[in-house]
Amino acid sequence: MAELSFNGRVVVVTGAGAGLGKSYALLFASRGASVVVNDLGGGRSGDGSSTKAADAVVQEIRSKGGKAVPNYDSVVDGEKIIQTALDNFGRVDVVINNAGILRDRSFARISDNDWNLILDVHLKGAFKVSQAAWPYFRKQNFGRIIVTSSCAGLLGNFGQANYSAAKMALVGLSNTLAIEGRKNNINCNVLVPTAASRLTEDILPPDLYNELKPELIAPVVLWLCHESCNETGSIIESAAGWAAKVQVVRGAGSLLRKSITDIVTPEDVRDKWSAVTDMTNASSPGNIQESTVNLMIRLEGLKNPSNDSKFSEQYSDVFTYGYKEVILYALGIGSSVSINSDLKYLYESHENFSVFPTFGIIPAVISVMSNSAITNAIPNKTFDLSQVLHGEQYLEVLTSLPTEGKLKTECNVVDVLDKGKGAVIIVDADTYDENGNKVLYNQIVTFVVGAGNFNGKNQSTKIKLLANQPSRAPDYSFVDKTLIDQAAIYRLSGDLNPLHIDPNFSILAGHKTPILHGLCSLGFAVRHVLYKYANNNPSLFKAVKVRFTKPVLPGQTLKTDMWHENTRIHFQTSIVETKQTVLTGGYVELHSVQDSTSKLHLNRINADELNSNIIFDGMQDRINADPSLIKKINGIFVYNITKNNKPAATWTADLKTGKVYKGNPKEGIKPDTTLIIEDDDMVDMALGKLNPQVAFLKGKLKVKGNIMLAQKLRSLSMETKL
Ligand SMILES: CCCCCCC[C@@H](O)CC(=O)SCCNC(=O)CCNC(=O)[C@H](O)C(C)(C)COP(=O)(O)OP(=O)(O)OC[C@H]1O[C@@H](n2cnc3c(N)ncnc32)[C@H](O)[C@@H]1OP(=O)(O)O
Repeated sequence: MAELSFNGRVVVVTGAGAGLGKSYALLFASRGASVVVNDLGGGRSGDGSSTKAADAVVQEIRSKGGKAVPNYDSVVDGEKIIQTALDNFGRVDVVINNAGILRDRSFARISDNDWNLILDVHLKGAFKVSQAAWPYFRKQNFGRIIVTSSCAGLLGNFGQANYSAAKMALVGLSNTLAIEGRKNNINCNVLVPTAASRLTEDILPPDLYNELKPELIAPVVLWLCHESCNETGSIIESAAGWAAKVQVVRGAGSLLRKSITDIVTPEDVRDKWSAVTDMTNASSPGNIQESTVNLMIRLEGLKNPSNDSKFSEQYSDVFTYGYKEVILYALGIGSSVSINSDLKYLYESHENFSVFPTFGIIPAVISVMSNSAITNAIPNKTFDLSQVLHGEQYLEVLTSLPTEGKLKTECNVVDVLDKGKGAVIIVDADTYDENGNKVLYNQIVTFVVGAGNFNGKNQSTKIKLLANQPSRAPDYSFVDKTLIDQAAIYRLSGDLNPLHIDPNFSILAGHKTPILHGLCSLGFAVRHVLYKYANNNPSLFKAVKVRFTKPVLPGQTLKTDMWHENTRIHFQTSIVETKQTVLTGGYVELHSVQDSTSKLHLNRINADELNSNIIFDGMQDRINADPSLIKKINGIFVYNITKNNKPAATWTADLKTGKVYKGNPKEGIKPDTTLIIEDDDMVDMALGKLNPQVAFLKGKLKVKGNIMLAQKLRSLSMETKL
């Protein structure tokens, strides 16, 4: 690999007359940088001044053929130091805030002067020099800043209250500069060196002091300042040829009250103290947003005690359900009374009241979310709900579920995969009924964003495989619009993750708006498959597998493409509005296929929708419809089509029977003129691929595509049949 070069770069090193600063200056110069060697030349307490120290270093650099100029200003006059760089070299690329002095006193004896001087040199000095360079960094879209902290700041040290305060303040300064500089390629890091220098010569034991050569730390600084290093906002500790990243960590903590309406008493704090201070699952919030997410998760848990986000105790392995849970779930996945055959999932007194088969995922998910083995599954990493995305799902229904019952689920992490940008956790969940019979098998695959790179394996033999879809065009497609409130309904079935409802939380988790539950989209797709290939009969369902490839937003329209291969129906689902594929590699395994090709269902039509969304243009036969002519008469939609501005025909959709006729109900419907809509054409028209057109075939009125319906399919659910 090429040597790290600083040719053409201009580096300002403060306090470069001796010790670490000198070491940095020499190494930068040896790698081609032009160096401003700043040193006030004072004593280690900040008294006096001299040009000697800086001059000597400049001399040494020049004698080796390097480029350097001295500067003798105090760091609190930062602009003068930067001006020296500009005057001599025309630019500035790197600022190393290294200058420092000591005024060690026990806390009781620190004078105002001791305090101010230390804060001035360390903190204000770093502020002034860095701020003077900042506009140049921004303009050239490059800059590197190092601030120098100390273990005395991170950990405290007797007799150094002023110095410790300044050193820790520098960490805060660096953290924020890293954030503000990010968009201009300005990196800022904290160095925590332990080196032999005049600040440490009488503090460190002699044996150790001799090993702590500044030259062993300077390479760390050079790397952090190189254009190829992306590290920013970090604290790097280095000494004696060793370096490590240091982080501020936070324990998992504990709620101090049970609900949002409770107050917190000192006794509550006392009683929870061991949990508050338990650092077993400590993690480092990467930024203030992550930290806030954690708080919001806690708050969410308080608002609804059944929703403690860290998948807490409130979730349970035992799942008791009745008709309300069954119906709520069906509503959550878009079952509708507008589809006659869906009524059995929605009405507890229906003669065939049934559980929609994918309801069988719910006990497993609730159990998995409560299982700490899963939240602790990734070695040395903890994560929170904002990182968790549902990745894949497999469900096998071994015995159809009754409409009420009590189920017990056992779940196990069977593999954890390292995918670099994320970790994949594979969990098997077996669900048993009250007699101990296994009724469901689920495999839940979770993608944990940002939790990879733990040197784990990349593939698993235990994961249920996705299917390869046939390469031919789909045999059938079903278009279905989700409600804007879809996630709000679905979550009530048990997955109360705020990602799906809370706009602030979703932004913090990296999404512009709340996203739909993967399992909700899965429910939609399985519904589509059952309508077409199982006559909507839940007992024909055996298993489903799918991958969630992209998030879906509530309100988007889903199109499920299906391929029939024996008892396996392959499917893939995309978003009509964006054309993005969201469910891939999917299949539903059926006990047997019942291809239902005899009915036309129109769902969720209403007059307002019809009136507001119809746009006709570019049609072959210049057939136009006037939306204002759409009327609802006796529960039946009637719409007129005009040709060349003259009434051409009246079409009628009877939502009860799902039939569409030519004719006005007032004048009497003529059933012999049934409108026929070809499945494929309908879908194509819904997607805007095909211009609506009317065709008369084989002597009887057969309409290939209906203008109104085609246009409306953008926002309607429908099942089309010959
Ligand atoms: C304990 C909790 C229990 C579970 C409960 C879940 C709680 C719910 O509230 C959460 C939800 O419902 S979230 C909503 C549904 N899910 C989604 O919207 C996720 C959509 N998928 C994505 O965005 C991307 O696939 C994404 C971001 C996941 C990955 O995309 P990329 O980063 O672009 O990854 P890519 O480069 O394509 O692939 C990298 C490697 O990862 C594998 N992979 C990709 N997508 C995966 C997925 N969905 N599931 C599993 N593995 C996946 C790839 O195969 C690849 O691996 P390899 O390099 O070995 O080929």
